[in-house]
Amino acid sequence: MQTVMNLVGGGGASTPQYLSGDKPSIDAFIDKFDVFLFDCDGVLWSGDHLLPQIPETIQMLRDKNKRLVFVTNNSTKSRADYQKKFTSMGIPGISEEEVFGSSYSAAIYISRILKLPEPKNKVFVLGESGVEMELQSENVRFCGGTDPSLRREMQPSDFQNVANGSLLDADVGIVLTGLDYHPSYLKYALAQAYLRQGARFLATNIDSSLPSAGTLFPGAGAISAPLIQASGQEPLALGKPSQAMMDAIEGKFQFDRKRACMVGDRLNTDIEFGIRGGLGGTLCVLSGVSQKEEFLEKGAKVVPSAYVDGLGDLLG
Ligand SMILES: O=C(O)[C@H](O)[C@H](O)COP(=O)(O)O
Ligand SMILES: [Mg+2]
Repeated sequence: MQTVMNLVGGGGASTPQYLSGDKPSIDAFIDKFDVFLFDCDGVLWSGDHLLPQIPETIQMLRDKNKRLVFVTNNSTKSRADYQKKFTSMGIPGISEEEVFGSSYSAAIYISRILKLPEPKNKVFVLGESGVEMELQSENVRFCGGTDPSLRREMQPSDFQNVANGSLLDADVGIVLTGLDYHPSYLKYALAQAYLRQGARFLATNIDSSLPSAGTLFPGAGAISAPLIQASGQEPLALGKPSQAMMDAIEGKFQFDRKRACMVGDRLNTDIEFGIRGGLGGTLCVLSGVSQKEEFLEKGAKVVPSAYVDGLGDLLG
């Protein structure tokens, strides 16, 4: 992750404003923005556990005619999957169009920006179905991923077959990593072989950890780390804080960045994303990964404009 010196919250506040329990300040903060970009894991839910007062808070912002965009780095689900998750979690009225995930960000980067020539433009996926569905939505060919034949022990013959190329797909020109709950030595061996052949190395995101069930688990960055070590290469990450993602979101939703606020639980993805994007504000929610000490300490690298203990605190 590129280090950035002293990224202070949009609006240039050096000391972030604590909003919880302060209704007048909350209302004044909300009134500054027309658009809210919402992170998901650690802000709306922790895995399958919905955090307090989320549906009411979303409804309150809707009632104030605020535009909402759900910007998640979690690549395991597609936009359609997220639409279903919102509904199943009791958050009604969220459309697929309001979701912008890192798997979608990666898919449109590959199909609309990278645009590798046929036939060597196929993607070897180290990730879950969300990546596959978004690549499909952009007509990008792929292999690997949820292919059950790769969820097995490495056999002695596999070494030879990777080395002689018989296990490789000649059309692969890109290796794309995301959060994979089924990594295997065979998958890593194939990915490394493709990178040695000159394939591009991309990642949906490289978050080190995943907030779930109230604690932290290995994140997408922990999944790509062995491949970074083995190949000696660093992937281009297309999720937050990548500004390629911010440009794509602005392009799709057309908004004034100064009237937009990024809401997230992680400083080096969400808050950095909003600040580097020149948004009018950033709000850190302390119900996920980052702790307030990280941005209140002297010389903190990334400082949000404001913070709350939980998103529901915006109800005042
Ligand atoms: O490891 C990951 O992929 C991340 O922890 C997870 O995706 C974060 O999702 P977000 O907080 O951006 O919704
Ligand atoms: Mg998060």
